[in-house]
Amino acid sequence: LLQFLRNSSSNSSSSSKGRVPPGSLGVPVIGDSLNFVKALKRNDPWRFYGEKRAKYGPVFKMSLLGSPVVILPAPAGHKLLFGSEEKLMVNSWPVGFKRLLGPGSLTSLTGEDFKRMKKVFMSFLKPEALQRYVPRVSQLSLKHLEDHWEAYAGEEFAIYPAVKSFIFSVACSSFMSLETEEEQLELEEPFAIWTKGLLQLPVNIPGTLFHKALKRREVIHDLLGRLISKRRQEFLQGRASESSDMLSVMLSYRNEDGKPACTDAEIKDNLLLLLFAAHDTSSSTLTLSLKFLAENPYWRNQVLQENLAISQEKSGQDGYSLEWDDLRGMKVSWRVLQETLRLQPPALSGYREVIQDFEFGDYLIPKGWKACWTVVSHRLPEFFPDPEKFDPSRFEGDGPTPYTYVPFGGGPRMCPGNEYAKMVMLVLLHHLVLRFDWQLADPDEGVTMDPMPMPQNGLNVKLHKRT
Ligand code: HEM
Repeated sequence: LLQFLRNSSSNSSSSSKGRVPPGSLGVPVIGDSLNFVKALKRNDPWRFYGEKRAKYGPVFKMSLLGSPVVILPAPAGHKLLFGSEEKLMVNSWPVGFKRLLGPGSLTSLTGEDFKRMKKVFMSFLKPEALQRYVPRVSQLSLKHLEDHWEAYAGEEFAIYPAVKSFIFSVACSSFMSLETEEEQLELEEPFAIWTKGLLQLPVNIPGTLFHKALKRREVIHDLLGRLISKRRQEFLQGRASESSDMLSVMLSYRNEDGKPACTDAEIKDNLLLLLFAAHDTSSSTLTLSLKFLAENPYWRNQVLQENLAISQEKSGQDGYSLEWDDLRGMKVSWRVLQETLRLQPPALSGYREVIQDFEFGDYLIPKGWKACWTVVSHRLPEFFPDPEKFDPSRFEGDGPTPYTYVPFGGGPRMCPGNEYAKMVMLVLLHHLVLRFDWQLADPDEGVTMDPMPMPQNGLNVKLHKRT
């Protein structure tokens, strides 16, 4: 409370050197948190931020989750934040997230430990390594469409749950080679409850969702522990390759001194992190791109034509697997996904804890506060003319002004899974658009954020099989 009162007393909108940015910290502890959640529910964080910008200017403070937070504007504020990791600021996640993700998670690591773990991640997630997984994801997409979509041709069908289950099953397959539905289900139930705990107050008392989520974390760790032992056996018997999936990469990656780069506890924490980071983000973007395509027949046709051309190059035979090089031909499809990420980014901002006082423009940003980048710039007309319009052609040519388009963040903490997400989304979109056409069952269905954007009712469509 004392901290809050100290921060509130510097609540001035004066812009003389050494003053903290203007803004209001609201009611103690609660601050702006409730208003922000309300804005998310009505899919309008832009108005929430916009009102504050209009009142205080582009650099302002607010209070979220009990902390004063300074919003740094694009492009200069983003450039500073992305370039200051571990110099002026460090990555900062809410306490509940940290406990559920665990101390070995990439998000919790800093300094040399962060660099070591990032190398392990990138040896699986860099484009050169991802190439080999494209045919596998292509076959999984075909099977998913056959098993979960075909039966609904001519009927109403909810897209969001289907896409979510697809993304989960691709993650299970490519991160740890869990291929059967039975194996995936064993992980899916505890994972779903674990995810629900992330946005709860971190109160570990029996009966709370947070407590349940912590318990499920133990269940998931047990399961991952068994997978690790099994994979070690397979290595000994020469039945597993070092690059077959993320689990193999984590087990076999060595530091320069020849010692294993990851402990078992770190492997478990990071497989869980990957499942979480890959799941709702890609499901949200892929689903909402299908909504935008249903609303914009011109772009739907462009995407169809582009993918038809690729299919014809592959001799048009049904059941073919896409290869990495085929993805290069999906320029329009990628622009559609980029535009979806502009209008409905799954992550609205990234928080850093300020570890050293610094100045930004006329303001002092004090040590101990939080600073964050946001996607506010995605809907500013100075960077994106006619910002509310769905227009993938914005991404032709040089694309947006640097540091204004940030769906994956930036700097050393930029999303390491961006190429993986692009690959998985493009592959499913390719097979989907060639097999099905879809119309919105309810053209007025809105979008809500919980906290990631999703259609309010699962995106019900009338599904048609293409002949
Ligand atoms: C549309 C899909 C995705 C979007 C929009 C997205 C966006 C983001 C954003 C904004 C961050 C935080 C960056 C920051 O704090 O500055 C992040 C972090 C992260 N993402 Fe993604 N992500 C997506 C998919 C994925 C996938 C598929 C994976 C894994 C394969 C992944 C793995 C991670 C990890 C491990 C981090 C933490 C990085 C760190 O702390 O250094 N993401 N992502």
